[in-house]
Amino acid sequence: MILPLPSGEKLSLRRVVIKLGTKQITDTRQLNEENIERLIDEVMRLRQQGVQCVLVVSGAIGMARYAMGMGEREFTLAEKQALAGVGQGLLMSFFAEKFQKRKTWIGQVLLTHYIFDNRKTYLNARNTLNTMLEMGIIPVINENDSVATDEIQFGDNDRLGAYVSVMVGADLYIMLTDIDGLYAYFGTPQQRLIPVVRGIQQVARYAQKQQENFSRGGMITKLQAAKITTTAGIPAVIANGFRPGVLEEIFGGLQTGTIFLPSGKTINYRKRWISSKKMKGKLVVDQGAKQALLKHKSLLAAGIVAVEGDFKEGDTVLVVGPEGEEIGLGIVNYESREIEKIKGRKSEEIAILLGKNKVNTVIHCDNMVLYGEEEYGSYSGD
Ligand SMILES: Nc1ncnc2c1ncn2[C@@H]1O[C@H](COP(=O)(O)OP(=O)(O)O)[C@@H](O)[C@H]1O
Ligand SMILES: N[C@@H](CCC(=O)OP(=O)(O)O)C(=O)O
Repeated sequence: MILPLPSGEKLSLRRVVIKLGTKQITDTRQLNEENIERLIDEVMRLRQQGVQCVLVVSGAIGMARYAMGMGEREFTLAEKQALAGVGQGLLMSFFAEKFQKRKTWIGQVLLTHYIFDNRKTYLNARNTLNTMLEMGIIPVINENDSVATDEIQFGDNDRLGAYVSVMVGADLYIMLTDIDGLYAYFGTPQQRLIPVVRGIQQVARYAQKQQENFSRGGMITKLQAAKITTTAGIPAVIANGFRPGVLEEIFGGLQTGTIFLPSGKTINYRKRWISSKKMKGKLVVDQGAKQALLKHKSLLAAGIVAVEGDFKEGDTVLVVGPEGEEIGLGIVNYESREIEKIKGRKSEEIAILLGKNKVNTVIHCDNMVLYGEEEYGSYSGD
């Protein structure tokens, strides 16, 4: 299937990730069964046209509130984790029954940040998803809320879906929600839909957080999600899942929702993994180091001016320039306390300062993902 993009390019669609927000499933007082049936029919039609679909389905907590008749009251985190355990089972049996009627199997995959941080579990999860798709099974993904503590939590499925899109090498990431897309001046008489976004920075100010208790993302996390996928070369769409025919409109190239276009570049598998790891800290670099990084050189201690956070060797950190501008993400060869000691110093001094010999790159260029600057990479190899 070929999708004409507003940029004039044509996108070949073999694999897509579609995220259904909590509000697609329930408002906690009723189940949106008719709408879900319609969306499932649209997914089935995509599959008939040869498009592999991965679903990211929110709503475990909302489903439990609906089923247990708990309505709108506030819950603690521990209570929400308990409710997720109830709702996830209900959610899956609900979807399994709908898909089985259409002679299609779905497979539950519950993920947390921990799975993405660790290269072994990341590759395992990726293999499982790829195998399911090859077997014609539709993966239905949610966060494993019942076990996710702050440390390993995504907290919203917008970003989880984005990381899954990067993991499975999707051609497009679609976030279906209860609104037509991203609005400028949302909630004012001047509000207007933004059809195409070419740089998240220009629209970030329009996003507002969602206040509701059971639907966690709001527009802020949808924009963060779009940044994750577009950095990896994957366009993202926010569209209204209550609009009949919405998937057909998107796949037919008709203007609906908001589409976020990537810089036109894509990144190799290893760098995709790096961009999926949780950031554990921050390095501020000087102008010279910034220029070197943008030319795909490694980061040396001499160019580092400040360290934030407490991180270990092998963790992922955000690298920012002198004005706080985000340059990219990288895996560090030193822990934060070591970088404190060697920042601004020449590589030859490291052994004396730390009392041991280590590689002289703080971040090797192969372990660095630059925002919007990456070269086309091959999709082969890990
Ligand atoms: N700039 C904006 N444009 C559109 N919607 C916005 C904007 N800022 C905040 N929102 C809110 O984001 C909501 C969608 O996010 P959310 O409630 O998390 O949905 P979902 O459960 O589908 O993920 C909309 O209903 C709207 O109230
Ligand atoms: N994982 C949670 C959903 C959290 C979430 O991101 O919700 P939403 O903003 O509606 O996509 C659940 O299943 O209840």
